[in-house]
Amino acid sequence: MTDLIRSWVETANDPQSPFPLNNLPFGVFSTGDAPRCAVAIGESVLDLAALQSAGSLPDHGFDEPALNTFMGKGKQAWEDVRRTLTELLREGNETDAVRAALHDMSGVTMHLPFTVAEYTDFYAGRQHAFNVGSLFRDPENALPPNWLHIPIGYNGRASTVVVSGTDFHRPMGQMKGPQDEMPSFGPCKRLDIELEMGAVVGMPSEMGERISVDEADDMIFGYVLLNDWSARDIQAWEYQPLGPFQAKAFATTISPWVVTKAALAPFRCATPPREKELLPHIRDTGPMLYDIALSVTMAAKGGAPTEICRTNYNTLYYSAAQQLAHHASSGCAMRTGDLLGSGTISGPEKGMFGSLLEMTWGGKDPLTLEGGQSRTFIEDGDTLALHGHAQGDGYRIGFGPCVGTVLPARSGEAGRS
Ligand SMILES: O=C(O)/C=C/C(=O)CC(=O)CC(=O)O
Ligand SMILES: [Ca+2]
Ligand SMILES: [Mg+2]
Repeated sequence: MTDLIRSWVETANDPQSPFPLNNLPFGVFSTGDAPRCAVAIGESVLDLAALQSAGSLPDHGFDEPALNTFMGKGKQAWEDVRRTLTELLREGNETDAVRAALHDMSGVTMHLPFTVAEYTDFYAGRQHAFNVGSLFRDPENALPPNWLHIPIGYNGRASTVVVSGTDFHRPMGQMKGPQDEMPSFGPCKRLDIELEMGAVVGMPSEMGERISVDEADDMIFGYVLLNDWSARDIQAWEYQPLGPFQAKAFATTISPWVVTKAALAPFRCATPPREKELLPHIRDTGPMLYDIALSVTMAAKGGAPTEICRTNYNTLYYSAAQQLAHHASSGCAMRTGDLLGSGTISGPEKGMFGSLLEMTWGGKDPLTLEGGQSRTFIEDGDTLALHGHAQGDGYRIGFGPCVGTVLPARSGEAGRS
């Protein structure tokens, strides 16, 4: 395990800081002016557009309002920039020019860090797949027969991926309960979260080109926290036979900082033993999951947050590299800025489940929040937050917040005016 790399930015040396020099996650920020690229360091953001125009960094489009140009440059460019920034910020190397490019994090606005090309959501949590199969279908055959052979996924919507802190209205939709004669259209009543990690594709692949698991791993630029907000009543009615559609198309929240694969390298770990041997195109070639502690908090309007889940990214059955290799296996082109949701990360025990559907077992077993309010699903005004970090020896690699507050449904007549 590597040690803390000390920085002249003092707040980066605090063992509790999510953003020590070992991390250097990339994001997009503004201070009332044009959004541009940055890295987080301690309690500051470092303006990479300023360093680029001063000639301290090559032109990788850091003056643009998205990381896509830099992400598309590939592994060598990512490594070179990381090495340069590490030296510029290392203890003893302070300069006026770099100090002038620092902004206090509390005073900046964070934006979506990259333009999301396409969004695919997988289903790699064995316990989640088992739980949802039990609740939605048949407890006797909860795990679908294909599940141990391929990373199952569906194509989601890039258009409604938002950065942490973006509030949204409760979705409207069509639903039909088992006792109802006819479906009805109205505000979702079973609004839920899904605790996931998102893998961000940096290097693209061509249509018709197949990629190995190792090549797929090299294409991944980094990881974010991801909340795949889900409308369970809409989902239960619409999802067969083609999968989730409107139930997951209204909002997907990601954390503002993309944590690079390089920062996470000391925390790599293996997928669990294979229950069925995988076919060669997605077979494991090395440790490609990560030991990342994850938790979820829920707060009623004006109330204190209550921790409702604690789990780890290392409980997944498939890595993002396996999912990406599988995604391209038919000849599907992958693009810079593609976002791959891991699937809901539910650990093997209660208290480790990554959705309210599972925590409350279909709404039968309510949770009690700080202050005494009880919840099955999300109510208007509730704030849900995902948290994640990898714990090193005397430092941690954090992701920043992944938060959203649910506003009341816009339940009037449809129409733009
Ligand atoms: O089993 C189902 O019918 C659906 C489960 C999900 O909610 C799909 C999903 O978003 C995948 C995941 O996050 O693991
Ligand atoms: Ca999901
Ligand atoms: Mg340019």
